[in-house]
Amino acid sequence: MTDTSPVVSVSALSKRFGSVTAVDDATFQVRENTIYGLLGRNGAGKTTLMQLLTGQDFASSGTISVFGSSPVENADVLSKICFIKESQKYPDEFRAKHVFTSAPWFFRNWDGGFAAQLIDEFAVPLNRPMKKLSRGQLSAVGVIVGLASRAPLTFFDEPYLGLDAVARQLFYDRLLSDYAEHPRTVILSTHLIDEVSNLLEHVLVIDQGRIIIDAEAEDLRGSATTIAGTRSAVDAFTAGRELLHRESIGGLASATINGQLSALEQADAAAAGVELLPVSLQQLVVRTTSAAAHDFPATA
Ligand SMILES: Nc1ncnc2c1ncn2[C@@H]1O[C@H](COP(=O)(O)OP(=O)(O)OP(=O)(O)O)[C@@H](O)[C@H]1O
Repeated sequence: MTDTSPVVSVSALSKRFGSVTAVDDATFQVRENTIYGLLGRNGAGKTTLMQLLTGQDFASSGTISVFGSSPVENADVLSKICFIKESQKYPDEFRAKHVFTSAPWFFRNWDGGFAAQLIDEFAVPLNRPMKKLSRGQLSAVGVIVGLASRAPLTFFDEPYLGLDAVARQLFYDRLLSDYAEHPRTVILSTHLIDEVSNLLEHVLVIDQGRIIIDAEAEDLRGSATTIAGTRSAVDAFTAGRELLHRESIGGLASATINGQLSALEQADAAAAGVELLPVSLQQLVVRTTSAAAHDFPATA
């Protein structure tokens, strides 16, 4: 594989469960040494997509290449992947310490010193049986394995469930600093978009199985604007533009439009008496996915 080869390459990928199409004709690539956000509503297809990419399920159609090969029953590819998910099962007799003593068997880049630091920081009770851990402690074990494994391709499927705000921040901080020293590819699925917004370099948004946004996070920030003011001023200003959302109450309205405004348009907005408000990544995803779900008209 050359430096420019994608880590993951997916083409026309679909996964159907009976009448449900969980992943619908997805085509995208994941590049090396980048933190990806896989974002989408409940049931959008995030977990299914991760299961397919990690060879834990078979595609109904389409192709998947991970490190240049199919991940299904491919020991070489799978040895480069770490998949952290909430539903992780552990052997009955396992205590927390057993997870960390067995991890180096699976992950060739495992850093025991880093794991010990994280175990201390997340206050994981090493001697306690896994079955007795609290939800947050269980999540902490997963997060530590995901970080200390330093796998070339690491998936975190909503790793924060059960973690309190302090522990989540610790996770984000350690991920970012360790990633800076040991670059690798990370795919993080989350609902807490605002929290991770600054962490993400590339964003994939999946909605009803379809990839509806595949863009650099930097390009997405500031790629939409909300215009607020009197209904007539907002409607006049947004006429003919691609609307992601519009709401009104009484004589006031607010509309979110796709695309950046030029300096001239910003001056026009000021002259028209409408206010321009930035749209966060989370708002953009909410607006885009709800617009897709409700088939909101693309133009006014
Ligand atoms: N084994 C299965 N059998 C039938 N339907 C399934 C199966 N697995 C997933 N689905 C359906 O496929 C769709 C996508 O599910 P998936 O778990 O991938 O979503 P998700 O984006 O991870 O959701 P969440 O954010 O709620 O975890 C859902 O409608 C789900 O009900």
